[in-house]
Amino acid sequence: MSRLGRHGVGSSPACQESSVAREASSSNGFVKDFFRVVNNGHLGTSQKMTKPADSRLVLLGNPGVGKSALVVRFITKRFIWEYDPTLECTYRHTTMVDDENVSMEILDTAGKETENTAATK
Ligand SMILES: Nc1nc2c(ncn2[C@@H]2O[C@H](COP(=O)(O)OP(=O)(O)OP(=O)(O)O)[C@@H](O)[C@H]2O)c(=O)[nH]1
Repeated sequence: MSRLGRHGVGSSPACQESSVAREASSSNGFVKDFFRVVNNGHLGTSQKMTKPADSRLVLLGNPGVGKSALVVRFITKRFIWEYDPTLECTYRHTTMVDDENVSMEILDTAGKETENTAATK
């Protein structure tokens, strides 16, 4: 399977690699692959120049409950069948709400991290 075809997404929505994910991405091919997929190979500094998002959403939950599948489905209208644990990924997306363009930033957190944090409380 080609790298860009991993989730059947060829272009748009922007996905920005978070600093945590950037540090971790060398050990997680999925994160790297997904950034390439959603940025259509144009991961770069231009992402840093975009204005702040109107809304910020954070997905929290145990590992494997479907956080990534939900956000990818929302953004791309496609469903991810395979399971590859997420480290952390920030997606940028713009959609129409009441005839207005609304930009959002969606942080898909690592389920393992949530589980570990909850376990220490
Ligand atoms: N049948 C079914 N499978 C789902 C659904 N949502 C997600 N899955 C599957 O469950 C698995 C885990 O989904 P992910 O979205 O990667 O889960 P996650 O919560 O992001 O997991 P972490 O990255 O470990 O935090 C994948 O194989 C998905 O295809 C659903 O609504 N129905």
